[in-house]
Amino acid sequence: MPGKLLRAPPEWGVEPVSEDARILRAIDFFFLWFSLGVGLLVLQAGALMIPSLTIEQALLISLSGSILGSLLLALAGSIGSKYGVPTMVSLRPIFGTYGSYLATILNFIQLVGWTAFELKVMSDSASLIFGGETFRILWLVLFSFIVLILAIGGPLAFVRKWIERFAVWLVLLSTIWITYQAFTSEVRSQGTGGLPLTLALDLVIAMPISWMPLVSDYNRFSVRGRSSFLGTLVGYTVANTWFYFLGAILAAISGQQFIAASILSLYLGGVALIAILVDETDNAYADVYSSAVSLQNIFPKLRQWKIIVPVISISAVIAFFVPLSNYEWFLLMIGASFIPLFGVVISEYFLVRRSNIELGEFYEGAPKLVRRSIASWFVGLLVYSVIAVYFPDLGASVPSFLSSLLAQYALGRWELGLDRS
Ligand SMILES: O=c1cc[nH]c(=O)[nH]1
Repeated sequence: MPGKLLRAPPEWGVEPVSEDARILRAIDFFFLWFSLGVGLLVLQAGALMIPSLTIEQALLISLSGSILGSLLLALAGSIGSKYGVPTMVSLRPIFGTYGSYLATILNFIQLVGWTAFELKVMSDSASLIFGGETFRILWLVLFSFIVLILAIGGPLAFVRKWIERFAVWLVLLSTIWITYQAFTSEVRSQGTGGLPLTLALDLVIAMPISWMPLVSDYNRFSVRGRSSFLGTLVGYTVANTWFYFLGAILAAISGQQFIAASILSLYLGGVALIAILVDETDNAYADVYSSAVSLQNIFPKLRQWKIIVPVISISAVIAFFVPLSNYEWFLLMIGASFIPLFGVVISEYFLVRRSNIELGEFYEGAPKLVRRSIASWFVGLLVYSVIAVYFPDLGASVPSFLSSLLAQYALGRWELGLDRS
């Protein structure tokens, strides 16, 4: 139709991304994952380490948890980059189609949760700057609308037009300003104890792990199989370390629980906070977009906007009613579900199958259900739960990851051995 003003962007669903859309290079992934790694919710998570840890302990944990978690994130993303498939589809050869549906449902729930927390932290922070409690609902509606526009634009426009041209530079400038002030202020908290280092590590690792079920939804647009790995690893490690540590320092100098209030107490803090809020929208975008891509793993014909609109609406309602104090619990639940899941993925893909999967195994050749993978996932879940309940001081992330990885390796080798005999 001539004169059609609004043209819908192309929609990439469950099929492999075509060659002409595989345009993102390592530097694009650096910007993308740096931008997704920064945010108010990351600062807020960093603040949870204070007052229990000292600043030196907070730095050590932020750095080690970020390196470890980002390495797993980049590894998981390299599967999507190689085959051009989104994350939930990348699970089909490993868990079977029905197994991947189970992961999809869990991921969908976490993404509605993330969208709600993102909308909440943005509207609460904005109402601190302008309008107070009475304006909170207006801010909530405005941010929901901005996220809707971004989500309808699709992932390529989002990376190339929104992040690289605009959002990341704003947030970089404001974060340098906040960091300068934080480092030149007096730290009041000296570490009261009460949070074991291993548990703090769980809190840091949970953040990159929470992106693992989304990673290939973006990394499938990679020019080459390997170009996403380095950009993702470096971009996310830098951002996650910086923001967890900065969140801890801000809490230690201000003594405030809500991170936006800490930023506002700094000189020109309001301006810096506005810049961070602009960049925060990209996290909510990613949550909403991936909720649609994930659900298409089960309902491939469902148009993305039909998922995006209800997800934003439901999340906005949750954001209005649910307090931010549920955030720590939410982070630990994500760790419990997805750390063992990706222990299985890494083990099966890199160790058992040695990166050797045919493209058809993601589609018509996919098994229905791979029982050994579900069993290994369950082993890791059990280990996480037992440690979290009975031995919390041990920290559950690393033991849970290793137990599902080893279980999958042992069961996989055993089955391959049986196949050969
Ligand atoms: O918004 C966010 C933040 C961290 N991880 C997510 O998956 N989404």
